[in-house]
This record gives sequence, structure tokens and C-alpha cells, in this order.
Amino acid sequence: MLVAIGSDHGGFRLKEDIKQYLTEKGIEFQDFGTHSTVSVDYPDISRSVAEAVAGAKCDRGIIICGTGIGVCIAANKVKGIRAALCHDTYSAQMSREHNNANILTMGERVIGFGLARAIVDKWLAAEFAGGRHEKRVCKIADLEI
Ligand SMILES: O=C(CO)[C@H](O)[C@H](O)[C@H](O)COP(=O)(O)O
Repeated sequence: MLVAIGSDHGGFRLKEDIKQYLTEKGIEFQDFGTHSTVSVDYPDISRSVAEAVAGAKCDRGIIICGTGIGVCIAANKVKGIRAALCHDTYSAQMSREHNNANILTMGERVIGFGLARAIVDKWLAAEFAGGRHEKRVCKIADLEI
């Protein structure tokens, strides 16, 4: 699995920690920036990660900002993206099983690094359950112009 990962300045430190975690777990990733805590605009990073996932250059994406909200809103503007903001492991698992989320977003200013690692763990391990959820996810796609 190849994970696209990115953050703005508000999520930079957590992004670096998650990269370390992915390395420890032997999961490949591509870093779409940012590369420091210098202020940047989160929609630019979000777009790069979302386009990599939507274009099938990467299998899944993780984007981090201060709250996880801005990057989630931006990513969901890209066709084919189902980004989910998750700050607990149950939501992370459900976002995969029920919503087939292909991008996970989190906020560095909201949760601790240990919980963030646990969320990433659950989210990467969980699979889409299909069944009754299939037609619901298709109806989300129908909303895309
Ligand atoms: O977009 C956000 C909120 O939805 C992110 O949390 C950003 O990281 C935040 O807005 C950046 O704020 P800053 O005051 O410019 O550091």
C-alpha cells in the first residue's frame, strides 16, 4: 500500500510523527509537504494529496492540519475523494467499513500523537464492508458534478 501524506504548518509535527510510525510499520508513503512549520495554505496541500489518491497514484491519503477540518473540506471537493475527519478509533474504523473513506484527516491541535497513531492503525487496517453500504457510497458519487 502506498499512502499519500501531507499537512499544513499546523499539522507538520504530527505528520512527521505519522511518517515515522508508517516507516516502523513498513508502510510506504509519499510526502506531499509541507516541510516545515512556516505558514502555508492548507487547500494547496489537500489538493495535492487528494489528486494523488483520486488519480490512483496512491492508494490512500492522510492529511493533517490544526483541526483536520480545513483539509477535509478541501479534499472532499476533489472528485472521487471521500475524506473523513476522525479523532477516535471507532470513527476511523467506521469511515472505512461504512463510507469507504480514501482519505483520513486529523488535527494536530486537537489530539495527542499516541491517539493519532492508534487512529492511523485502525484506519489502515479496516476494509470497506460493501453490502448495504455499497449503494449509499454510490449515492455519494451521484452528488458529484
Ligand atoms: O484549516 C484549518 C482549520 O480548519 C487548520 O486547522 C489550519 O491549520 C489553521 O486554520 C491554520 O491556522 P493558523 O492560525 O494560520 O496557524
